[in-house]
Amino acid sequence: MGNVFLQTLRKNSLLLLILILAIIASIAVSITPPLILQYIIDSLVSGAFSTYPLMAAGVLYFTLNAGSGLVDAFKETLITIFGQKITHDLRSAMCRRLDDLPASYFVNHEAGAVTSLFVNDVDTLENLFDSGVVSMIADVFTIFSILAVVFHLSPGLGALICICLPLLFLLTRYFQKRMLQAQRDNRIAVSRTNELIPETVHNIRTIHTCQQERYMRQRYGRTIRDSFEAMERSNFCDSIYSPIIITSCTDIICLMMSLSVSSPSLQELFGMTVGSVVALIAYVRRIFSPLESIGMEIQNIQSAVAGIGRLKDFFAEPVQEKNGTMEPDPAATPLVIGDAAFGYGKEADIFHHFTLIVEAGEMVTITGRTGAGKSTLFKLILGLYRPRQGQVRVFGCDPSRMAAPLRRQVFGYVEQQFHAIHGTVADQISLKDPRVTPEAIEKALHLVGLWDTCHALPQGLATPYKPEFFSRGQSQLLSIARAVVMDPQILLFDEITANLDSLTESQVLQALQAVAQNRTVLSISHRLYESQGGRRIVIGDP
Ligand SMILES: Nc1ncnc2c1ncn2[C@@H]1O[C@H](COP(=O)(O)OP(=O)(O)OP(=O)(O)O)[C@@H](O)[C@H]1O
Repeated sequence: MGNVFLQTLRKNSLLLLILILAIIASIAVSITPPLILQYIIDSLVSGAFSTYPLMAAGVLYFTLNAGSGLVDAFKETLITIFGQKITHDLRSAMCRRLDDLPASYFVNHEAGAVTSLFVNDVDTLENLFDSGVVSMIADVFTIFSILAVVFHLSPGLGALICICLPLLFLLTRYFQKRMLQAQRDNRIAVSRTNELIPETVHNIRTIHTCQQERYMRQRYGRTIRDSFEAMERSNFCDSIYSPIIITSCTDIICLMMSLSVSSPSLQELFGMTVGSVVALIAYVRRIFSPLESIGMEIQNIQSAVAGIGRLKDFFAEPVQEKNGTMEPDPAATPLVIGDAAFGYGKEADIFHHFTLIVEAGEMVTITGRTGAGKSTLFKLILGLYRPRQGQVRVFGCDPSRMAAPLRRQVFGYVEQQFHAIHGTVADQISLKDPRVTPEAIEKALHLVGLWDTCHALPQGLATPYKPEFFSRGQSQLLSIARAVVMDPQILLFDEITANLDSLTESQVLQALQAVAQNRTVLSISHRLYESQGGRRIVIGDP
């Protein structure tokens, strides 16, 4: 992950340089106007001034004030662009990594967790950059620059601010933490209410039948009350924080003024002139804004740390051999499973001592109770997982180490449901593999009996795919066409008729018989009485 970050910095070094200059310019532009104001006021009060320099100072004062907004906007734009470049590069690197991860990674990581890694954790990293580290550096520099100027104008006020600043920072953090906690509680309460609504609508008949309206009302009442109380806490902190800061700011200025008029030595320490008082008041006000931002930036950095940890773990995951090197031997037995055992992650074995030899051209139906491991067995045959014990050989070769380009020529795999990809109808069959010719697609469609349906579409096979073009049974036929288009030796059918009515089922079975000619076919059926012909093997306890 560090590499991705460094590469992005290297690639965008010019942008980074401009960003640093923009930050320096933004600090300079925000610090200078009070000094100019001091010069103007002191010149006017003393009466010893020449018109042109004073007018020039006035113009400069207004220009800097107007320019400060522009420089800030420019700086923020650069920070956002830089943050997005980092997230773009990071997400691209994550996609490449995801491609290389073995199937076993997805056993322990659910789809939701992986999605959250790509969306939320990368977003927090972007936040870390644009509303965390960079802004924090800029704010710290702003505070130190203001302090330096204040010390120069009034050492006494500088010391006063140095004493008050840590206290005010702690106070700011206290309020921010309380507000964030309240907002978090509110989000939880709102999401609970949001979950309750569809649940209530879904179960409305049961609620009425069982007369549970009072119970449901109480549940709603609880979540709504939680949300209200959390918002009250948040509003209270919000309303009390600003007056405290404004009062503190006024108190500091008051103290400074009172001390400076109380004795001549203190007046020297506080360095009072009319102009400097105006400038110092402006500085005291300006110092609170970065102080408040630093509190939020610390919060962003804290929440990004957990996300960074998860992203680091993701990049540390071992990848699988991208391109296996083993080549199947056409003369060897298509499938040999010898005394195999397998279980997911740290779970117990799903099956063990499983042995199966399938000869060329044979048709085998795998049956067994639900959860016996039929689909899992297919994943072992496809080389997505390795057995814990024993061996799986496909044409004499370990399928998990089979050369990737050969896979579609060896296996055709049809799952219970059709998984579409973005693209045309032809792409659904070729999977955008340039080796698949238009003739092969036409042949596969003829074989499964979908040719007429596909050619009746507005642009034929070039029509952009939409799920509504095909019925469920036709989608399964499309799956079969996808599986056979590269003329594989072994076909694996995983309960492909599971969700179909009997008429469509017979259509699909007909297509299955057609494509099974001269091929080795393994098909799963959890209905023990059912068999597509050939040998029947039971996995697990019958
Ligand atoms: N990715 C996974 N991670 C963890 N456990 C899994 C995973 N996939 C399947 N299992 C578990 O492995 C066992 C076997 O699942 P599998 O889908 O292979 O059974 P099956 O015989 O095909 O079942 P069915 O007939 O219901 O489709 C089940 O207990 C299931 O919960």
